[in-house]
Amino acid sequence: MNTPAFPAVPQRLGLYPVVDTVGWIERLLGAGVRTIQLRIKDKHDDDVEADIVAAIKLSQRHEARLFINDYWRLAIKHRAYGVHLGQEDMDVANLDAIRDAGLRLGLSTHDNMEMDRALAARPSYIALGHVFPTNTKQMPSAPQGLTQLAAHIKTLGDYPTVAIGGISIDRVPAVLATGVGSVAVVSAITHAADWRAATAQLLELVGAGDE
Ligand SMILES: Cc1ncc(COP(=O)(O)OP(=O)(O)O)c(N)n1
Ligand SMILES: Cc1nc(C(=O)O)sc1CCOP(=O)(O)O
Ligand SMILES: [Mg+2]
Repeated sequence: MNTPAFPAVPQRLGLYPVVDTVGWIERLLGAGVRTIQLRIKDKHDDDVEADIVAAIKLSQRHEARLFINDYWRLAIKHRAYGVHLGQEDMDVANLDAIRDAGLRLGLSTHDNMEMDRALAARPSYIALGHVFPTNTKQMPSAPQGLTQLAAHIKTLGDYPTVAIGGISIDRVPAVLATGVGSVAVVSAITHAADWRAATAQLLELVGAGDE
């Protein structure tokens, strides 16, 4: 039997900040961000549940698309917009349960093999990383660079795509020129001297995503 597809997301998810606190979620939704991820690493479900509930409530109030990284059971339990998972997570997460609950799914990829594996699961979007060197996360692979990113975007056609990894404001125009539908950033916002100005500039360049 064919694998059923996950629910669709807009083809262009726009600016996509990836943040680790409810405070950042609140600030960025207030600043006009409409696609966002809560990425809290390596905690027990019990220790993150309250934050996940609070983040989901904020996203609903702002009519925003909130993806929960890693904690797929809590995302289902509290009806988040979506879940973001990595390749290793795919081995342990119950993808059928995520799909049956109506949640969208984003999957990380870093090369052709991971892309094929991700596409077989028919996720809502494919994330492609890391485009440039990043200090935010230790990466086992080399950065894929703009040429490889552009080739992947071409292969994926109309599939919703997200670029991530080392994307600073000055690199955004070149990233967008590949045709990618969304730009995910951590440090370009959270380490900016003026996060409001950085977010406004990024929203101007990337947009908040399609409705
Ligand atoms: C939009 C987006 N793309 C990639 C990632 C990385 O996810 P993952 O491979 O699960 O690694 P961790 O973020 O869990 O360290 C992401 N979070 N978001
Ligand atoms: C969380 C994450 N995942 C990546 C991937 O390639 O899968 S790169 C990354 C960190 C992105 O942070 P920054 O915007 O500060 O470089
Ligand atoms: Mg993960």
